[in-house]
Amino acid sequence: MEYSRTLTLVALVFTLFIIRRFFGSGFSKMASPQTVQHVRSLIKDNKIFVAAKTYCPYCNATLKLLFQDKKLRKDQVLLLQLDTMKEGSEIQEALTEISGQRTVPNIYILGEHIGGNSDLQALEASGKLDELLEKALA
Ligand SMILES: N[C@@H](CCC(=O)N[C@@H](CS)C(=O)NCC(=O)O)C(=O)O
Repeated sequence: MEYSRTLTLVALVFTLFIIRRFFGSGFSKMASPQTVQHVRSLIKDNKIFVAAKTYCPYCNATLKLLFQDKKLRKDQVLLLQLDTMKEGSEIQEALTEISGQRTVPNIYILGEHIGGNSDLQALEASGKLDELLEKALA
């Protein structure tokens, strides 16, 4: 009797662990259609769009490339620091729905999804970033 009660308890704790491990923080609520539409408009209406988080090293590498190396001005880029915004996580959900990419930075140039920092750096290494930025800022 004692044994089976212990076994039930262990099974319960294990089940809770599995639920938490696989669904706990991974559960993401869908963004509302209005937010998805709003984010689509931001991407369309801004030649360079970057969603980032202030503590993210990949984001900081992207911002360094754009603002320091490429000398873009702040007003030439729509930069959303999602962790400083009340609606930041919903915007991140919307971006995931739109681009299939959950991580930040999430970069668009002229409405085209570039990807994350590694994709932007690869574009720079291939010599194609300057051309794209020139087109965007023309
Ligand atoms: N390979 C990606 C790595 C990006 C990445 O891992 N970003 C982290 C933050 S530093 C992230 O988005 N984590 C999930 C989250 O913050 O929701 C890139 O080059 O952009």
